[in-house]
Amino acid sequence: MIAIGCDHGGFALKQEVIKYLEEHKIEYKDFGCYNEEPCDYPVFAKNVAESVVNKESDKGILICGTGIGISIAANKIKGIRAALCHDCFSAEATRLHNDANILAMGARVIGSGHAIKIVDTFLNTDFSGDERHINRIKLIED
Ligand SMILES: O=C(CO)[C@H](O)[C@H](O)[C@H](O)COP(=O)(O)O
Repeated sequence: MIAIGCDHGGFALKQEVIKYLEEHKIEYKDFGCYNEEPCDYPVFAKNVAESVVNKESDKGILICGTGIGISIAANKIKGIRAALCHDCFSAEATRLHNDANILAMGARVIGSGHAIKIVDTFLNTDFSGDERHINRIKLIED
């Protein structure tokens, strides 16, 4: 299960990502927002992050204008490792090295074609499981 959320700045891109998830038969839960009326990204970051931490969802995707505010907010929730990625190299690296559990993106920064490739990379890359990375993640948690 993928938890997905956005603010008004990320709404249009969220709909594109949902299209990708549906085409790939990936189960998701849409935490909103549901239109382009101005709203507050921390609300959606919290709801998606809690769904991941509570293990209702395996991973999360958060989108705002830049991806910055929504990733800052998500990373306040213990157990969340939200990674702001605007390229596939980073999306792959953050899964391999950081076992990131939320992907954040900025809809005002990248186009939807590129964003979908980033989502695809993030969802299809497993954590490496290397001891050095496990140790570093534990240090973050501590
Ligand atoms: O948090 C952000 C900036 O880091 C996001 O990009 C928001 O989507 C943005 O701040 C929203 O801005 P707006 O002027 O209220 O549309």
